[in-house]
Amino acid sequence: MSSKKVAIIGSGNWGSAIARIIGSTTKSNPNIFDSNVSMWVHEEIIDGKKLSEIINTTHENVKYLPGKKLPENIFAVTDVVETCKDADILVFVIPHQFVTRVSNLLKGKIKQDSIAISLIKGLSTSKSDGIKLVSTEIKEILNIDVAVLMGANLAPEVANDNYCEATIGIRKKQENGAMLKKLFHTNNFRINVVEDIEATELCGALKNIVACAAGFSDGLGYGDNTKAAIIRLGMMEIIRFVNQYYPGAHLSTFFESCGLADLVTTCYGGRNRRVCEAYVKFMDTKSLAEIEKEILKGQSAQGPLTAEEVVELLKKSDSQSKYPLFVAVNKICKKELKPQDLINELRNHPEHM
Ligand SMILES: NC(=O)C1=CN([C@@H]2O[C@H](COP(=O)(O)OP(=O)(O)OC[C@H]3O[C@@H](n4cnc5c(N)ncnc54)[C@H](O)[C@@H]3O)[C@@H](O)[C@H]2O)C=CC1
Ligand SMILES: O=C(CO)COP(=O)(O)O
Repeated sequence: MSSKKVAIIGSGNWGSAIARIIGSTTKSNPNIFDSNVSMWVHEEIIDGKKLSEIINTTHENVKYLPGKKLPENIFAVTDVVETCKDADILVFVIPHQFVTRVSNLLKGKIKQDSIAISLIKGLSTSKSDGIKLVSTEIKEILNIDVAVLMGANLAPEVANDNYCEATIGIRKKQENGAMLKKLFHTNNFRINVVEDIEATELCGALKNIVACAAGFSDGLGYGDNTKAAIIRLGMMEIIRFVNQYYPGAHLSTFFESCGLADLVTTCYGGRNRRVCEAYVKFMDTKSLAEIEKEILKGQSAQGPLTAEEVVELLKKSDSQSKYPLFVAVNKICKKELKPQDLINELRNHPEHM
């Protein structure tokens, strides 16, 4: 059997950190993987030079993961079809707002028996089809099997090789679970595979909304008890959402790295938290988008957009009252509610009734 070729679609903060892992695992498993890995770079010019060329010569993504070397078997490619055309495993790791466009570029241009794994935390939304899981969107456009990888994985810490865990959600473990585990599992990046794809993915998507609430709370100086309450209520809304829209999830999935662990790490160390903390302080003079641009310098905070998408879905089934935290985050991001009113919205939470 020939070794599997891997393509990484994305080269942002997480894309670059995961490329360090994939570069290493493909090299150390030559019987399973081809060690030449292409990585799609959305081209941009940095100090007069093409980012793709900088990556291929210095082996560093100077914009999105500065100071960390990428393995030399990772090759930056600027054409997404070229990146993926021979690949057996497609690793999707782009901000969720680009997934539909990029998947459509690949339609009919990839190997028919390839598989994908999505590391994207967010939901897919289109005017015609409404809101979907990102994995469903990729599957429907490309007609291939899609697994997900989610977890408590702040990219800079993963790039430092600090010990952490992640969860692979897959339809049936026996299909590609072992191979996908081999692609990501290292001494310091420990993978657990669960047959609960929707809950795994939704934990990753929805925790970004909760992190925004944690950021508002931090910006207001409310301290750790309040943040713990936000984390708990957020967790309960995540579980409620999964049970309402994708019934059949295993309760244990919420205690995997993709669940409680990711919620904790994002509410303390994530970009959504940081952007929303700053928003409380500067919202009178700057928009959320301006603050995101200033703080993240081209990286993306997915929570505000995900809150908007989720609330659209809640409205369709008249379910807003069951999700006060998700709804309040959306309203605060749209300046329909003051951050100071967040706690008022949580005081009569269904969890307290
Ligand atoms: N950064 C982190 O710590 C983690 C991020 N994630 C998730 O991984 C996904 C990707 O995040 P990051 O790699 O951190 O990206 P990022 O937040 O660093 O975003 C920048 C990336 O978006 C690309 N981009 C900008 N405009 C684009 C366009 N028009 N079309 C396509 N791409 C464009 C940029 O080239 C760059 O690669 C997100 O869903 C995020 O939630 C998951 C775990 C950890
Ligand atoms: O998903 C993440 C950590 O697991 C990263 O969260 P942020 O996008 O808020 O930084």
